[in-house]
Amino acid sequence: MILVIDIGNTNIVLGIYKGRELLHHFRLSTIRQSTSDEYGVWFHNLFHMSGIAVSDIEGVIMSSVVPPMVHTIDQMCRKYIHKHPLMVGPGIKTGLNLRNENPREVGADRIVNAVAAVELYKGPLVVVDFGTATTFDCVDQKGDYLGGAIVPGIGISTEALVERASKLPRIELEKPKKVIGRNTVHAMQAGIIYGYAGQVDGIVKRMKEEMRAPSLKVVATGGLAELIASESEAIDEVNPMLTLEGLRIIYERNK
Ligand SMILES: Nc1ncnc2c1ncn2[C@@H]1O[C@H](COP(=O)(O)OP(=O)(O)O)[C@@H](O)[C@H]1O
Ligand SMILES: CC(C)(COP(=O)(O)O)[C@@H](O)C(=O)NCCC(=O)O
Ligand SMILES: [K+]
Repeated sequence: MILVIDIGNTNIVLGIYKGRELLHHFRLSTIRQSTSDEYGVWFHNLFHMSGIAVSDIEGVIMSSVVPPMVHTIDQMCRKYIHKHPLMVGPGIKTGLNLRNENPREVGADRIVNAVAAVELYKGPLVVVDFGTATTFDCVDQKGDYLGGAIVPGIGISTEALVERASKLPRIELEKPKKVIGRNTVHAMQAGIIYGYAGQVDGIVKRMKEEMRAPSLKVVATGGLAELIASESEAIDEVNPMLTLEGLRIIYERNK
């Protein structure tokens, strides 16, 4: 079995694969102040509750876009899983040809998503990852990574709105029945949900034109993907485990 770890700015998502089968996946908060021992306790408890013995883990691969977390999780893996994680970054074999200006600056999660998407769907395609940021990543028909767009994520945008507008309440990110909100909460929900759906459709439309690929595949992932996908005309498929899948694939390519 292998352990794959996706460290995002809001959540750390981990998966346990046996071959190609994802046996378990868990979601933890990204807490920059937490120590290796605290994460060790959480990982250990999750494994124990899932009947996974640490000795079952033959290897670990990790992608991170939160530099302060790398040491914490790396130390946790060495101390509690007795494995030194493979880090997704410059020098690792991804199988993806990066054609953006500075390959070293692209977030590891964006590369990992693109690796999985190419493996599953071939190019041309766009991956939309709804996380702390919403990222759009473009792969051409040859399967080369071109780059994309980065947008403030749904969660942080909503938080910023509530924080800065005195009379606006905290809301559930739920789809309202109508786009014309007849009260403050519904007006906020309509603006956020339909606004993001429109944003996705608008950005993807432009990417299709720029790539001259009108029928490219659009795959959504990330914690908030389901919320928007049903209202977005552009999104063809939601694959919540895309990032974990990409980590498994990259691990296999570096064994
Ligand atoms: N299964 C889920 N159901 C509802 N919300 C989720 C789920 N998974 C994640 N989220 C929400 O998605 C956001 C984190 O998504 P994620 O893609 O993990 O972000 P990041 O990679 O930036 O850490 C958080 O706001 C989290 O509450
Ligand atoms: C854009 C991101 C913050 C998204 O991270 P996430 O929302 O998954 O936490 C991350 O991919 C990142 O830090 N990228 C580095 C800059 C770049 O990709 O160009
Ligand atoms: K992510």
